Amino acid sequence: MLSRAGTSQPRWSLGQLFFTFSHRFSARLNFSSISEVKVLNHLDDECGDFLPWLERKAGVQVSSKLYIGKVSYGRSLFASRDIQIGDCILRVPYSVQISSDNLLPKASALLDDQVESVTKVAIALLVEQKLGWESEWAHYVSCLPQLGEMNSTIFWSRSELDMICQSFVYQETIKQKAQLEKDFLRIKPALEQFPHILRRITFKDFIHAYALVKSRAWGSTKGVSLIPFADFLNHDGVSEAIVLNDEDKHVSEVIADRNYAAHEEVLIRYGKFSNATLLLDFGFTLPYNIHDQVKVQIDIPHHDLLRETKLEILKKHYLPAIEDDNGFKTSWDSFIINEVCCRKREGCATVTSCVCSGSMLHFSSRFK
Ligand SMILES: C[S@@+](CC[C@H](N)C(=O)[O-])C[C@H]1O[C@@H](n2cnc3c(N)ncnc32)[C@H](O)[C@@H]1O
Repeated sequence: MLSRAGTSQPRWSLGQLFFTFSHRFSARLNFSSISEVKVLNHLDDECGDFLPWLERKAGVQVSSKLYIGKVSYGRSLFASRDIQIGDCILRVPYSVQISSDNLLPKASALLDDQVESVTKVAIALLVEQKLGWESEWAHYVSCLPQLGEMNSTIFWSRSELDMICQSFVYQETIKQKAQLEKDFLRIKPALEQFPHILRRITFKDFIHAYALVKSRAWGSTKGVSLIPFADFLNHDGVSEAIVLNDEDKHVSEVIADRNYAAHEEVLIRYGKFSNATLLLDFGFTLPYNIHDQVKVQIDIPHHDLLRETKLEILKKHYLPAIEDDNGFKTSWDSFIINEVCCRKREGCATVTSCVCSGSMLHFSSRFK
């Protein structure tokens, strides 16, 4: 999920993977370098009436500065004219956002407390998808990526996943899939109460809706919300622009963090996400990701004669668990390396610095 949106008022409101890959795999894996992205840039005909529709629904102007276009990785927002740093480029009222409040009250009552917010919004979206053109959200739903266009790792085939089986992303993907299967069984009885809308709902339908929400909803005080139009913005890890929530005015907005010339692609930062998180939740990675990090799990085999001593040292040096933007948690047998990679614009130097705590270095030297 995208980070919790920031507040426009002073109140709160939202590894690099090293593996080889086949030709097919490289097509599936969306390696993205903002400077190398192919901007198709033409107006997106299929979504041409999307903004006027949203503004009619909201009863206010949402943006006079952006239009929907296409890049090699789907839809994107472009400057319709010159934008100055500090300009508000879009403002989406809460009334045209989709949250768990949009769930049919009868369906909501049937879902227990264990059903997480993302799943509830996914069900609300599923209902709208199944209603087709009868849905009041049809203009929005029809512009969302289809199942075959989703690249988050839960959609990878067995053989594709095998290629990353040594990684944290692999473990998380397997965990996420198992959890989704459980969630689907948990919510199915509630869905079956609405056979006229949700007939023949499959697990694939469910994970499609779930992945859409996970890759394009922001956290807020009331859980998570899909923010139509803002969710066509793509990610740049170094951008300072984020989605802000104004809880008094009940709007989400984005302020430009730099000047843009007309027809330039406008990017924001979803969060300070590592490549592992980007791949897991969004289906792409960045080649030079300043927020990249790797979780290293220390596996001490049972036959290791020094097992007890090593366990003792690990526990002694264990740092309190902290959860970051990536949801990475340390535990006594793991640590996180933040890797900062950047390529100088002039010349071709690559600066890589690994930052890890003294105790972690101590571990690695002891375990050599
Ligand atoms: C919030 S949506 C952005 C709009 C999306 N491109 C579309 O076509 O609707 C997030 C998705 O956009 C794509 N995306 C966003 N930023 C990207 C980037 N820098 N490189 C590659 N894909 C990106 C990924 O597929 C991601 O899951």
